[in-house]
Amino acid sequence: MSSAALDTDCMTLVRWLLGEQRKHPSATGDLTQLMTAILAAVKAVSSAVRKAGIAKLYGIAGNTNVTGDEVKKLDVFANDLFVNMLRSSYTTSLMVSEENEHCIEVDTEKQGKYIVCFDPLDGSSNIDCLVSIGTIFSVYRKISDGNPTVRDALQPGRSIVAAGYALYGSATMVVLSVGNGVNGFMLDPAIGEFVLTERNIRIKPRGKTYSINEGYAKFWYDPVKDYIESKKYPKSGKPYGARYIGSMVADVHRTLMYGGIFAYPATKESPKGKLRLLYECNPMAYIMEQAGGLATTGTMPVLDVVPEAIHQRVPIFMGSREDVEEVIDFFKKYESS
Ligand SMILES: O=P(O)(O)OC[C@H]1O[C@](O)(COP(=O)(O)O)[C@@H](O)[C@@H]1O
Ligand SMILES: [Mg+2]
Ligand SMILES: [Mg+2]
Ligand SMILES: [Mg+2]
Repeated sequence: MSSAALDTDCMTLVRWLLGEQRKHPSATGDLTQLMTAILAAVKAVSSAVRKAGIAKLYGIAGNTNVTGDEVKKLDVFANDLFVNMLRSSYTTSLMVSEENEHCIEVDTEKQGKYIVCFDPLDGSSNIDCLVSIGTIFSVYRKISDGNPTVRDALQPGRSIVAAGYALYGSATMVVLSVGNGVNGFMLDPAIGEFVLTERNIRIKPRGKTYSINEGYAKFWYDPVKDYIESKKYPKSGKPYGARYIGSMVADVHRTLMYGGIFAYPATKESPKGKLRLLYECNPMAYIMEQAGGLATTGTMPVLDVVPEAIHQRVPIFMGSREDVEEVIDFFKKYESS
């Protein structure tokens, strides 16, 4: 190997965050500290996913969570990691996790100024067949005085301070935004560091792919039915291709990198959709908007939804700006007819 292949000045995620911190003279470094905790958990999950010994983490834990999902062993492992790392980071007061029915309050002496919402392991149904899975997180500022309350967790996505996801795919990558664009950091397993590889990610204004669970077409409402029909049988030009992995992180990451649209709509069976606002839709919508794309419920931007419950679900359509605008037009057409 030539020495030119070895970067002696690589931009690690923590180095990058320290640079961002410097741009805000009043910054305390707490966000960098919080991210360090998240990255430790991501590395541990990534290692568990890659290890042959993962067999021990295959299968179900034996219970269902508050939104009715069958909990897998890896869900529990990842959740414990994120809760423990954040709890001991001295940066967080309150956490919301898919796997915990109620908000998790950090012991008073360890509390910090942030609130973190997360889906510790996304794509649970794909664990045992080795298809890509992920982690999703968002960070808010605590808004109440004194002890944190659920009100701190029920902030709209517009108030997000930082959000991102980890994708445990053919490689492990963290995609992150702290409010000024989106960057991607690949885990270099040789040095155990996340290295900046995708600088200032921008989504194409229009794509050629739609991503939706078409098995539920029978239960779709008319705007969704008509929109997908228009992609499959366009009046002019080529039909869109279809891609659906069934792990939100993987489907959204592909949409971000290649363009197009990802959707989990409301259906007659699940009138609010499936994906959960606080720890699935909002962080992903934030990343999409920061990359120049859009995320809508069909009738309003996802980030403007005011949450009423921590495990609330919302319908979501996200991706390339022009593709999402088209969906919004289909909804408007039905609204006015
Ligand atoms: O099987 P469906 O109904 O298409 O649902 C797929 C969706 O469910 C999820 O797996 C739910 O996430 P969890 O695995 O975190 O519960 C998403 O990742 C994915 O987009
Ligand atoms: Mg689940
Ligand atoms: Mg999920
Ligand atoms: Mg999950």
